Amino acid sequence: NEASISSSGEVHISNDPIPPNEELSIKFHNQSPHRVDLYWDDGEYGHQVATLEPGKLGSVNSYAGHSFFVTRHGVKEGLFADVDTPNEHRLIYTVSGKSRDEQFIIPANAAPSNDVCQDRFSICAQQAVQGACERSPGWMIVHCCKSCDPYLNSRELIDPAKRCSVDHLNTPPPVWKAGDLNSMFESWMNNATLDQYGLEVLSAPDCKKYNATWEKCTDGGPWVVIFNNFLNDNEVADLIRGGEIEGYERSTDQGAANALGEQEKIVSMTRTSSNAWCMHSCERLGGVRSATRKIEDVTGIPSNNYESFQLLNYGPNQFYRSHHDSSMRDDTPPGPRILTFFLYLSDVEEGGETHFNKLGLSVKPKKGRALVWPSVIDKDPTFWDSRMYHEAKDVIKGEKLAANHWIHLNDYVTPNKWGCTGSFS
Ligand SMILES: O=C(O)CCC(=O)C(=O)O
Ligand SMILES: [Fe+2]
Repeated sequence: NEASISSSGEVHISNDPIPPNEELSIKFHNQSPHRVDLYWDDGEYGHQVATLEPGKLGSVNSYAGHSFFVTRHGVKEGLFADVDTPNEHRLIYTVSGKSRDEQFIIPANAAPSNDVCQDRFSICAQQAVQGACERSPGWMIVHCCKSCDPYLNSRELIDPAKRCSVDHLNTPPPVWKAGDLNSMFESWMNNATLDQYGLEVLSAPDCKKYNATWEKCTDGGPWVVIFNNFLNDNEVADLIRGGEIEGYERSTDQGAANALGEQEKIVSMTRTSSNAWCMHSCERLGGVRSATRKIEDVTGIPSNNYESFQLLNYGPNQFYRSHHDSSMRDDTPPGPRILTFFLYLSDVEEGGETHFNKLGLSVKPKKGRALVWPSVIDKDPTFWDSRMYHEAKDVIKGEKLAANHWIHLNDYVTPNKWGCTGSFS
């Protein structure tokens, strides 16, 4: 029932029922210690509608009969009430439609379940029946553990220590051993088939021997080479189109991992560009496939060791501050990124150079040009080359479009499929 106060000060109680199609403003009070994401349950994977800080009140517009669920912020781990008692239940809120100011409480004891093997979404059971557990085991084990258990033993494999073990993944040996990095670059030097790509050495361990064109090249330096005409117009166009199909989003960094091996995405302050990951329909574009095949031919490293193309878009004043593409040591199943194949998909009127901070070397964007450098050292390809810090200078005028193909020491595709790379996109 609705109460209203008229201008004369009388209180009227209305018995009119609320029409079922009336939009209602529903309040959620987050009394839990967690930062939570609020999802409208659309019967599939849910739509995130709000993020609520601990202690805060938020409101969403909704309709009678609609349901909502809450998860820990950034990961889709559902929250439950009374997790230490047998009464534990998933927090699901259904709009009653009986009041115009319905308020729901996310209680102080809301927490992820002690049993990590849960179905997070309404659609899990149906997806499992349709074969999704076998097709995308990593994602499904973590998000639809209950429904996948009969197919995949997901209750056990949800533990990343089991799911991501060497025994379970059973991937081929590393592509490089000591000395192979140098051998690859050296083999490029007298390979006539690479002439068509306009190979130019900027920095190398022996500047004279390899005709390095960078005037500050110093002997003993790392390899940095460019292929001035690596991509043709069709490959450039398909990579750009692929990025548009996937949709560019503001770049994020990866945060800490939870017990299931999921990492939260955090909006990056050191990287203001947008990016898109080339998956599914993007990966099927002819020009995208031929770009990958070219890189396989040139490097001799199979595309199973590559991350998906990451497409980059920088507008005026956007940048990516100094960073390394690898870490000092990387014990994850794919191993470190050993090589970056960086592709420029546009010219830039002013700014946007890739600058190697420690070397003092800048490379100008040019449509179709590839810039290639290793992130590890020749004598131990599991260890980073600390000289390879680099940044993307601010774009001053124009737009910069580019793409990364990061190449790992080990198979990347298999661990990624099993949810062993921190990414569950
Ligand atoms: O945009 C550039 O020039 C470099 C980008 C980069 O280093 C990266 O995406 O890791
Ligand atoms: Fe980088």
